[in-house]
Amino acid sequence: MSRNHSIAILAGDGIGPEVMKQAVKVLDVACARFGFTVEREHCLVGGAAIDAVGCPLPQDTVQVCEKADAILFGSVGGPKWENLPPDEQPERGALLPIRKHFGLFANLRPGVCLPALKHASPVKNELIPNGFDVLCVRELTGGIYFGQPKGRHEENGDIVAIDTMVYKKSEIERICRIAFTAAMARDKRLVSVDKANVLQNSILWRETCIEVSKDFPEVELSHLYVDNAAMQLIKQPASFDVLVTGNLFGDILSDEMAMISGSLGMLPSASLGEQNDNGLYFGMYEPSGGSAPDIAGQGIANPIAQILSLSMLLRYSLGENEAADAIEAAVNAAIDSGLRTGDLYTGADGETKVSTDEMGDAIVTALQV
Ligand SMILES: NC(=O)C1=CN([C@@H]2O[C@H](COP(=O)(O)OP(=O)(O)OC[C@H]3O[C@@H](n4cnc5c(N)ncnc54)[C@H](O)[C@@H]3O)[C@@H](O)[C@H]2O)C=CC1
Ligand SMILES: CC(C)CC(=O)C(=O)O
Ligand SMILES: [Mg+2]
Repeated sequence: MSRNHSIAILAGDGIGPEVMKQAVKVLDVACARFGFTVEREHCLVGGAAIDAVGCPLPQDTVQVCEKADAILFGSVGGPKWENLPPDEQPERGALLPIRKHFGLFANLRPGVCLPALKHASPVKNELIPNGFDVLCVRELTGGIYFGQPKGRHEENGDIVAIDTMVYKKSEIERICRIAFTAAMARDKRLVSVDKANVLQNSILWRETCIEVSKDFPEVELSHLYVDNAAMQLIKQPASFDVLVTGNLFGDILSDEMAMISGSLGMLPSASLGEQNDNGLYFGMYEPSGGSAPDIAGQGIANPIAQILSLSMLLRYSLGENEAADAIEAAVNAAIDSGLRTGDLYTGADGETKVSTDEMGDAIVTALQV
């Protein structure tokens, strides 16, 4: 298999370019150490693209992504663009269309609280005696974010807003298969999250998940309503192994999982399509959080979610597993040495508060060893 790869880099808005700079430094070192090449093309996306060329997803960007092996994405959006018509905003005009265009239906979000970060987690440490390690498998190209009709209109002097939640059985089945397969490689426990006491979508979701479970008899399947799941994640975080859920619920629960892990700045993600013949995927890799306008431009954002997203890209799209493992080890080493960006810093003994750049440099140094 060729070890000359190519990726599209879409840094986007807010902290996107700041944390992307760190991931690119890490990529340079990974290439040198493990003897492969990654051609990179930087493209406009989101608010940055609106400002430069007037639209959030320029055709040039799509074309570069189509030719690449994978997309490394930062984040898009921010107050500057939130009064544009919804379809022209960075999120609905770029991020969601990229996910749909490339058929990236499987969003993997590994929430892991590293042992050294246990006290940065807002949950009581006795609830995560052996840490927190949960994989959220979120359906990404269906559900209420994409269903039609969508919009607003006037009716009898009032204003009506409509979003439609639609799931086809085939869409539920394929994401459940991904989740069961992931569970087989882990602790073989899967919780499916829905709202089957209210929603037709969720009734179909639950039925389908049970059908798929017949092909994975070793996996212990259970079901939670989403409100209870949000509560149980806080009450007994260590009881979870893999979660599978729809687009909206996965969006919300994965932020909660990130916080249990210590910070939203720790949670990477892979958005994958179908597996190709060589066992790899075309995918887009991005932090689970957004553009964090409240801290953008200050050089204090945590770059780890972006760097771990790069590691997922190397593993799932390029097959560079050794480099992916080494990046994860380098992140752990930087955290073990006590370095903390502001979001993780608690003031405990042995912690040193560092900038985005300093955290990136520490991970680069650990990777060079
Ligand atoms: N994939 C994407 O591009 C996403 C974009 N967004 C967009 O981002 C913008 C801001 O959204 P918010 O709701 O504020 O969510 P957000 O995820 O950007 O920020 C939520 C909180 O987490 C913190 N945070 C996030 N990432 C961090 C990091 N790496 N290091 C340290 N702290 C971090 C932020 O400072 C903020 O306090 C909006 O325009 C939203 O639509 C939101 C989520 C995903
Ligand atoms: C525009 C949103 C759907 C992005 C988001 O919050 C996410 O994917 O987690
Ligand atoms: Mg989200």
